[in-house]
Amino acid sequence: MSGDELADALALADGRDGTRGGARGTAHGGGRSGGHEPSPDSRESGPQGPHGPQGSRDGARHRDWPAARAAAARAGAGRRSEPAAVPLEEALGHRLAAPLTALTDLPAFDTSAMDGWAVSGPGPWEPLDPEDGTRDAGDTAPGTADGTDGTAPGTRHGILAGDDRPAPLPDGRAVRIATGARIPPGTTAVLRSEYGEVRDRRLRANAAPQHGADIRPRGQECRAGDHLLPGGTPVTPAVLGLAAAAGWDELPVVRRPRAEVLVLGDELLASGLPSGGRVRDALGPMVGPWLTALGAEVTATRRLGDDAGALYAALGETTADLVVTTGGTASGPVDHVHPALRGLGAELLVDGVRVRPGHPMLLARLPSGAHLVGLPGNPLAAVSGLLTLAEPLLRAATAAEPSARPPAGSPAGRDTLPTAALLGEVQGHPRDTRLVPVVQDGGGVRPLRFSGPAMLRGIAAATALAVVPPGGAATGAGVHLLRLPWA
Ligand SMILES: Nc1nc2c(c(=O)[nH]1)N[C@H]1C(S)=C(S)[C@@H](COP(=O)(O)OP(=O)(O)OC[C@H]3O[C@@H](n4cnc5c(N)ncnc54)[C@H](O)[C@@H]3O)O[C@H]1N2
Ligand code: MOO
Repeated sequence: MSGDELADALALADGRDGTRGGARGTAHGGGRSGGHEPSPDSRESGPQGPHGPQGSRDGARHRDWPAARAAAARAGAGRRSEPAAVPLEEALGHRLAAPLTALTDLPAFDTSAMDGWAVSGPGPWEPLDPEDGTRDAGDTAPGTADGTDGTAPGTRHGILAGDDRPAPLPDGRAVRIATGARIPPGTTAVLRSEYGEVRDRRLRANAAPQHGADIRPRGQECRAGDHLLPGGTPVTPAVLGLAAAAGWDELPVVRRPRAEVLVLGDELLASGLPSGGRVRDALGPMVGPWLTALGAEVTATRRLGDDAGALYAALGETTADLVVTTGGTASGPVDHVHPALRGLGAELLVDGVRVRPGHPMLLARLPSGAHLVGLPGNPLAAVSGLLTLAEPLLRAATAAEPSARPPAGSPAGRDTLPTAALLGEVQGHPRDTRLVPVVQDGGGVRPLRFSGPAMLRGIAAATALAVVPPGGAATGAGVHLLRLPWA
């Protein structure tokens, strides 16, 4: 037994404890799921599976589901790129390699929250600008903006955002101030322009402002050194804005792995209605965006038909970190994935998984070092492969801290999956894990109809896939959930 196999056996033991406890099914007969009559398709992944209770000829080389996820996580951890500092404008979509700390207090200085007057002490107040109240606040008299007429600097327009170090405000005085401007020392409050009026060289408030009113104190949002976001956070537009406000020019990020999608199958149509025995390609439009949601940078989605040579060439030439194929994983006459991998001398890390749907899924390492996830062609089986193999691989590859890598020889990639109570019984497979589309409903999850391997109708309405252990799960049983990235 190799180190990896031993690790997987340990992970499997953990998975049994973690994913299967208390969820033994009491379902008998009928293949009922969520209280609905099963469709013929859902029986394919029902209690007998397509090969009956004895399992498939491939069963021996197939991995248990937790062990397959652990192997994928290890593969991803091995390809985590070193953190790199990139300019803000290039950081979008990557993950923070370290916690985002504030490089400054925010606000960096006491700031006016409103346009109005900075006032000192109780009113009425005498404006610093002798002409305040004799003209509109926004008036700018040409030639006087710099205060060269003898008025104190900053008094004609008041204090503007961007002005540095305004002079102290003496008790009983007021000065016009703009939103975002620095508060002069001695200020006790900001009086909004609509709350005050200057008459006879006196500023009067129609209601006395409370001490500190409309002043944003320095450090209100954060102090320099505060942790704003944890490492591993995806860099979104809002994160870019926060990072800029907090003083960052470059961000340390773990770059997204580059992924390429190869869609296999001569029967696939890129547009229009199914016709002449051909069907629409449902995976081309789905897999790339799904990988993006899982943290990959998808460089291309290519349809290769059932051309063995084109597949061989594409795998040999790829510059991606991760190649994801769809279809062609089984042993039909035009299922070219295994032969291409053999021909290239690729290493099969996972060759089939004891999971329904999707058991022919596979994970390999190409001679170039790229990983390949082979998704089965049945569309829900492909989703199962995405969440069983691609998700743990990408999560580990984009983890913020190397310490998050599963150490070799340990129960690697052990999941900490959320759990929820099933609001309907789900019949299990005798030996395989089932992944069943469910929708959150109050505190529980309701199994959805149309969950056959060839169907997307259930998953398109789902918020998660429930992990149903071998044997099934009764109503009320707690099951683990694989959340969908957008739910
Ligand atoms: N003798 C056996 N036959 C099959 C087994 C088996 O164990 N023994 N497993 C079945 C299961 S389960 C699955 S899943 C599929 C996996 O097969 P492939 O990965 O080789 O997929 P294909 O044969 O290429 O296609 C299967 C099915 O899916 C449709 N498909 C493929 N790609 C797409 C796409 N992009 N969009 C929409 N539909 C797609 C394809 O037309 C087929 O109907 O093998 C079973 N057979
Ligand atoms: O049932 Mo297959 O497992 O559709 O992948």
